[in-house]
Amino acid sequence: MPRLSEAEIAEHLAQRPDWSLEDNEIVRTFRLANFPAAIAFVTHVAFLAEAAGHHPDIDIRYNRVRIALTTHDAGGLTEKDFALAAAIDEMLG
Ligand SMILES: C[C@H](O)[C@H](O)[C@H]1CNC2=NC(N)=NC(=O)C2=N1
Repeated sequence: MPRLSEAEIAEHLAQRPDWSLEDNEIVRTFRLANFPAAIAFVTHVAFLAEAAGHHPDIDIRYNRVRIALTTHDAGGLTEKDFALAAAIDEMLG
């Protein structure tokens, strides 16, 4: 899976307004109702990730969940990252 060019990253980011670029990652922070809701959300993300064979870095702090996506094997962003970001966004409706 090839790394995306800067232009390709910019195109994808335009489709994913809730995600921001931080170095070689795309990041979104979600605020849930409380800690159990945050854990439930992460469980849903885990199933999406497992289905995709692509796994985010996840940071849970009480009711906030920070999801960071990058493709470690490629050393940067690939289509896989934006596909998983889209799946997470769609899961939320
Ligand atoms: C063998 C296995 O498919 C790879 O190690 C996958 C698993 N999940 C992964 N997830 C992420 N985020 N980056 C990877 O490079 C990656 N590689």
